[in-house]
Amino acid sequence: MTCKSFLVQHLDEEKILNLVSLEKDVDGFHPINMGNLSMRGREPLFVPCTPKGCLELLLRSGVGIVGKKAVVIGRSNIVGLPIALLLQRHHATVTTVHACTKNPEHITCEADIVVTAAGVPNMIRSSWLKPGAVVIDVGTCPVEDPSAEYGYRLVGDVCYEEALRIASAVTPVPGGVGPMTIAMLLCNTLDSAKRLYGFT
Ligand SMILES: NC(=O)C1=CN([C@@H]2O[C@H](COP(=O)(O)OP(=O)(O)OC[C@H]3O[C@@H](n4cnc5c(N)ncnc54)[C@H](OP(=O)(O)O)[C@@H]3O)[C@@H](O)[C@H]2O)C=CC1
Ligand SMILES: Nc1nc(=O)c2c([nH]1)NC[C@@H]1CN(c3ccc(C(=O)N[C@@H](CCC(=O)O)C(=O)O)cc3)C=[N+]21
Repeated sequence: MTCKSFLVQHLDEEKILNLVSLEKDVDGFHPINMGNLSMRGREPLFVPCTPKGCLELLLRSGVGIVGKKAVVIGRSNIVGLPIALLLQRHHATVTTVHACTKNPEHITCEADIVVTAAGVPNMIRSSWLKPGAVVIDVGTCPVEDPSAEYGYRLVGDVCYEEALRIASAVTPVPGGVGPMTIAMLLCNTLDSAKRLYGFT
């Protein structure tokens, strides 16, 4: 689907990304698109698909972002970092939690909006959440399950049953951010074609 997922090991991701034409960078991973996303007053040609999908979920669900405390768990180039930048663009006060963060639970439980992309199954328990928080679970980890069709099932970063009791909204895994990512990839691809043929 994207550069990273298709690249075989001997290819250098940095070199490949630099070669992608900006107008066709539907992943939004080119350093110029990322730079424009991070700078005030500039607009990237494309916003990365998963972060864009998370934002779309918030906006379409009527979740206010301006002035809210948001915690993003994870800081990868493809998910955590661009999500934090996007939320900041929408005027949230953003804190990033990563693998070296001390007492992540204490930080996360103050957030109005939690977006988690760590890839650690069931890490976010109810004690990590403020009552009424909105929780977007990006994590998708395959865990062994002999009773499942393919011998594994997908699990998010959030302990879904616990979060349901305390949060005001939680995205499920599967059936949450994953399908939004694919929809946003199609959206970016259509935008790219429209721009190419002068339809915008
Ligand atoms: N649903 C979807 O559309 C998508 C889902 N994903 C899923 O999202 C998850 C993250 O993906 P990706 O960003 O590529 O993964 P990476 O492994 O590149 O990044 C994981 C991030 O989480 C942080 N992290 C890891 N463990 C902990 C922990 N115990 N506490 C706090 N932070 C932690 C890491 O911190 P540090 O930087 O310090 O190492 C890192 O920044 C995966 O499960 C992936 O499958 C990804 C893309 C799309
Ligand atoms: N450069 C790059 N770009 C990516 O977009 C990227 C990546 N690297 N590395 C891996 C992750 C993972 N990822 C997913 C996308 C959709 C679903 C998805 O649609 N999941 C379905 C379930 C699918 C199933 O059941 O198998 C769902 O959550 O409902 C999941 C995971 C994109 N990634």
